[in-house]
Amino acid sequence: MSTYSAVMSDGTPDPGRDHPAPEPPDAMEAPSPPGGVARLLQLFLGGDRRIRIRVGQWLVTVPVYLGGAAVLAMGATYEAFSAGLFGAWCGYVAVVLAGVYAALRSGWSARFEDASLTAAQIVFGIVAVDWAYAIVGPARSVALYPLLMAFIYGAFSLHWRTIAALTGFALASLLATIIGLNIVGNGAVWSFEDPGFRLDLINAAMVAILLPMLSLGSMRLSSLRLKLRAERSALAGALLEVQRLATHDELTGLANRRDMQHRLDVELARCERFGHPFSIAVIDLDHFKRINDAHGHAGGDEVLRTFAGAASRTLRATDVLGRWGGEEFLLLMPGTGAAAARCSVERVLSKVLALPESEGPAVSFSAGVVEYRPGETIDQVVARADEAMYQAKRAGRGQVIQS
Ligand SMILES: Nc1nc2c(ncn2[C@@H]2O[C@H](COP(=O)(O)OP(=O)(O)OP(=O)(O)O)[C@@H](O)[C@H]2O)c(=O)[nH]1
Repeated sequence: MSTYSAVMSDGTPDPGRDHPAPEPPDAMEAPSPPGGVARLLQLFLGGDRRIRIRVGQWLVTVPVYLGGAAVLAMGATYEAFSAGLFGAWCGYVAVVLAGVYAALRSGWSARFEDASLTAAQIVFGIVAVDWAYAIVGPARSVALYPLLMAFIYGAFSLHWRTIAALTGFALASLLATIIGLNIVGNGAVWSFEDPGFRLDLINAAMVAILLPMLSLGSMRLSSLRLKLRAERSALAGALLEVQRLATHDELTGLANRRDMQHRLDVELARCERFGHPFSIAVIDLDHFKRINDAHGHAGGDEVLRTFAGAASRTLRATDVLGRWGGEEFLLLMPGTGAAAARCSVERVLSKVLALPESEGPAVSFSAGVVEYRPGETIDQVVARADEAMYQAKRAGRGQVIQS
């Protein structure tokens, strides 16, 4: 009887997750070579963590089948039914156990959403229960116990719809078994006087009441689990969004002032530690007020976005352009001396000046470029770049001044 199924960490695909969580370090994959028993265990369970979990869950069903076999063996010993029937049941269970093990251990089951084959194992288990019920004779009530266990464990991994379908299958197949049993084994007496028929009726009634109740509990647990998963995924998404908002400028998508401050601090520390040069540029769009006045605030916003896109495409991947405020931008150029930095900014200026009319209103900028001098604070470097940018404005705008 299949009584154990996947829990949330069973390695089945998690629809709530965009990216699978990193797998924890694995004791079985530790570098030290495993001993004899450990090697056998590894051979049996597999090296892959997910496969090991699935095979481990399958393993829990084995004692339940063995227990069922023991009860049936007792019945066969006391000749309640033939050894042939018992042998056939054992053969079915052996084939099911071996087949499921092979499917899990080989990784073949991973192609299914229910990679632990939980639902399939429960169906096989229901068939085993019905079969045992049909052959075990007067003690047949005992055969029904594992049925309840299957549905408890199913709750940990199955969708409530699957649990509902399995409940329907379990009830229908038990009813069919009881009807068949009374036709074949009892000559279709259908009399309350008959103790066998009474027992079947009681069993059918008990299962018909208990199983749906139990399944309702399982379904509730399952829907709670799905809700929890959806909430966890929404929370992770919200966290990502908060992180993005905290470091990015909404309008242009560039790094925001806070993120630029942080990057400047990091670059300064790196420069002091390794002695790499770095330069910055303060870039201010020219006569931006006029653009706003002529094209409206939305038109001005579009110009800011166009500038950000054109500049980002022109710069090196290691350069970081951020929005410093309003129509002012700050460019961080790690590992770049003043002369090369100035060339980069002039390249951006040429690109911006050459933007086609279709990209929006024409725009230029004035920029001040400086290289970090050891011992300076970030505020001091930015102030020097600011001063150079104002020089460029005073000199007629649309130019880059290196200081
Ligand atoms: N559309 C839009 N305009 C902005 C934004 N932030 C600041 N501005 C405008 O940018 C303009 C900046 O004007 P000023 O500081 O006078 O500078 P300017 O017109 O660019 O002139 P110079 O810098 O001297 O060349 C102001 O009109 C601001 O309202 C924004 O996010 N969107």
